[in-house]
Amino acid sequence: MHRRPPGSSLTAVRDLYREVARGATARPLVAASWQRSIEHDVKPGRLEAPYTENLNLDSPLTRAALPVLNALHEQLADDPVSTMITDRNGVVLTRRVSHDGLTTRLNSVQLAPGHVFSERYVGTNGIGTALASGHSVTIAGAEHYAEALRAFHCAAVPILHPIRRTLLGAFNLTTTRQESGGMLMALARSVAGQIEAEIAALASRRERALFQDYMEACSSVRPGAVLALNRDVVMMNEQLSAAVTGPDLYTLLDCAREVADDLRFEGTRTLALPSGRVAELRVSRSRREESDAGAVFRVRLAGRPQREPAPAAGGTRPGLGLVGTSEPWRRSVGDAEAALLSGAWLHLAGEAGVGKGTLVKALHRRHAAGAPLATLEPPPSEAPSAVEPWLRDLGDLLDRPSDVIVLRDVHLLSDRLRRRLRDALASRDRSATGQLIMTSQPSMVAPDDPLEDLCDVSVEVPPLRRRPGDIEQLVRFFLLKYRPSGESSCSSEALATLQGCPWPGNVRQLESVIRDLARRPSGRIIRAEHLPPECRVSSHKALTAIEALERDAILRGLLNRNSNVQRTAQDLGISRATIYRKMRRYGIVPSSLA
Ligand SMILES: Nc1ncnc2c1ncn2[C@@H]1O[C@H](COP(=O)(O)OP(=O)(O)OP(=O)(O)O)[C@@H](O)[C@H]1O
Repeated sequence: MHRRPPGSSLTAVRDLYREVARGATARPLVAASWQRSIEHDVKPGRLEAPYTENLNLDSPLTRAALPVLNALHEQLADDPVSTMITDRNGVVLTRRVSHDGLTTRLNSVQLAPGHVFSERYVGTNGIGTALASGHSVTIAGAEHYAEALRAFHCAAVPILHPIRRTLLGAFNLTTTRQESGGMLMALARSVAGQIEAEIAALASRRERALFQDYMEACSSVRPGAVLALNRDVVMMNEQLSAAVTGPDLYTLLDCAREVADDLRFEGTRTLALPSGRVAELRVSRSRREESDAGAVFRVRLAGRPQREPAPAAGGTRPGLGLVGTSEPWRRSVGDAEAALLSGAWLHLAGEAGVGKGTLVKALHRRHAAGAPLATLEPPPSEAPSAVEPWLRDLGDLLDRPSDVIVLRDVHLLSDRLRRRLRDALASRDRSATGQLIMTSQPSMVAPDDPLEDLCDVSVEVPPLRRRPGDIEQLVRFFLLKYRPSGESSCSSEALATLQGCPWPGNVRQLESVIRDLARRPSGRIIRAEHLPPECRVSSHKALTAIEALERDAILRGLLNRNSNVQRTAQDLGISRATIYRKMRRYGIVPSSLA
């Protein structure tokens, strides 16, 4: 983990940390959180919770939580207690408080919707520490890392998906009362439990609705091949499972998932399958009680399977379905392909959104489609209760020699867990073990990383800014994908702007920009002035998701205020010095926005 050299203010914080850690009532969870806050270089004397406007209030978490919060709010009446829901990144999604004094105090410390209260920005606090540790926590008064928060007492409980057990966010109670620690936590746990139960009830209603629509489609007069899915469930009838198998099935499922996620898509999607056949998917949405339960597809197949194309000598093979012909991209595809074919263990490094997952799926489809491909995310926390089952799951997956296992985002594992993993994997008999592919973000894994030695081959997937030559093809590909009628194109000026962008979110970010542009109500040609603010920055620094949100909030603010920095800073509730610092950091030049 990145550590800063000690400075005078840091020394003061360390002293304070020692006090907190050694105090008679100091708790290990709080001490560990202070340690992380120091490592994140959070300044205790300056509270800066970044702000974002784009809150997702239409998620299963918020749909389940809002009625529970509203009912609780009525009961709490004028008590100086505030209730909040955050997403998994610590962004406050919604807050309930009716006590005027408390409202003012919470606003003065930015504990309000849109602000990010992760430990990374704010240091030890109920929300951030619950999310980082995966445990319910109370953070009382001086246990807060930021001085401005030390008048508050918080109890926060992580909220997990009831089936997948992945982290969705947190429920947090904040008060200025001194005495309420145990009671506060009991209440927080009970409310979080109600929210999780409501999420489970919503999921089961959703699954029942999807099943009903699927059965209706299957029992219609001429049913044919039918598929129904949402993020948790896939159902298909016999006609489909007999007619589509192997790579064709994986491609069909990928496309169906994408369509199911695109809530606005209605109608028919035509898809070329790897075998050379064409599938036509007629989509109907499954909706109940105003919410989306998934999608049902009637599938029609046309054409005959063709023979596989012969492998090309070196470089990328045609027919992988990957867009891009630039030299760095082709080299990484070729190297990864050679590694997969030789059965080597592969470390695939690349910034977020460069296409690591897409590349693995394409290669697997082409070369190992008969073998299952399993993907394992890092454990939700490093507590033994999360790590032990995770290691067991990995062991079980590796026990199947014909499988390909993708261990995603190994940079998120602590040094300790990385060493444990290395020891566990190094002792395995490779001939009786599945093929392992690890992915990571390059700047976050040192060359002497313990896991690096385990892999036989290491391939870096280049960031999009290092292959601007691929942008034109990707734009065309995404325009066709999101406007299949093919009536959109990009002016040369807009294309040049896109080619000059830093693309910190890489192909994923380009795809999302083109998707939004393709959905514009009118206009065949995309011109430079149609491009969103994020395409008008010149910094080549890779940003985290939260930083990107912050950057976009600043860009939008500047656009609204005709590039007036002072007024934008006021709108965002940050100082002039802070906005200038952030603009420098994000490469924002206000004159380019005018
Ligand atoms: N060469 C490509 N051709 C077509 N689409 C691509 C290509 N590369 C990436 N994409 C698209 O970009 C998005 C991001 O790609 P992907 O999820 O594979 O990135 P990643 O490197 O695995 O990211 P992360 O590590 O953040 O999960 C996907 O929607 C994918 O479809």
